[in-house]
Amino acid sequence: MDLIEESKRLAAYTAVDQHVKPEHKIIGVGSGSTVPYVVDRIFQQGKEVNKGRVFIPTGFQSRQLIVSAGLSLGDVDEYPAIDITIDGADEVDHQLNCVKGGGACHLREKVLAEAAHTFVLVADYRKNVQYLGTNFLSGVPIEVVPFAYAKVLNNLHHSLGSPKATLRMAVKKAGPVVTDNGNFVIDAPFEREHMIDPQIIMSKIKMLTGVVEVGLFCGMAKAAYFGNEDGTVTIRWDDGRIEQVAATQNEA
Ligand SMILES: O=C(CO)[C@H](O)[C@H](O)COP(=O)(O)O
Repeated sequence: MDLIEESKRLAAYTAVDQHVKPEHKIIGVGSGSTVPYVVDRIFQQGKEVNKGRVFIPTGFQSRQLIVSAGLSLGDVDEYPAIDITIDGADEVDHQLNCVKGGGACHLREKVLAEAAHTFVLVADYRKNVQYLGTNFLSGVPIEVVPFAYAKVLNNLHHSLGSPKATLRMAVKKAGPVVTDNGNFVIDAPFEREHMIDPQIIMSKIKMLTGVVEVGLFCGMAKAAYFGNEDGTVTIRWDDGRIEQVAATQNEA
């Protein structure tokens, strides 16, 4: 396994070990390439503990992960109060604000984060930054209803200070990316000044008619786990504490 994959695994395993307890019955499962390790580790907790649990996916990919692990699937309309949601992130700042939506799942991801008693992020070391927009340069993902995309782009270019905002295009299909909810995604890069307190720009974007959800999650996470190249895990907590967990505590 290469260093980045290994650091994703370490972050996910440590977060599950510290947060997913036998008494947790309703569990939200995020999206992306780090989350399969979350599902692996939960699966390793054994049949007995998983028997009474229901897992809520944030999209098609996590639904498949839950089903292929043989875990029970539910949805947030049946289970609006989730014990814990664990999800990946595209970038996380020093105050645990994060950018999400690199995989275009941020609407369901935010619903499951907000529905959860505890929301925890897992990522590799590249995502651990002081300010959002440091390494993840494509911008803030914004889900929009299709017929409003040009109007929202216009607002972003001329009123909200993102002149390079673009509609996200599909790779192996002609035309735009279509989300699991049938919407489009705009990626809107912002200057550093907007990322110092991202809640402000998040609220302004969300107020634009036609916007369904913004991929800025501000003040939502309890903790963020970052796997490091040296085999340690850095844990940032919502009260500002930073812990470093030694490699030996992370064995599978
Ligand atoms: O927000 C997301 C999808 O919408 C993902 O959680 C985010 O893109 C992180 O993915 P990865 O673990 O592959 O880096």
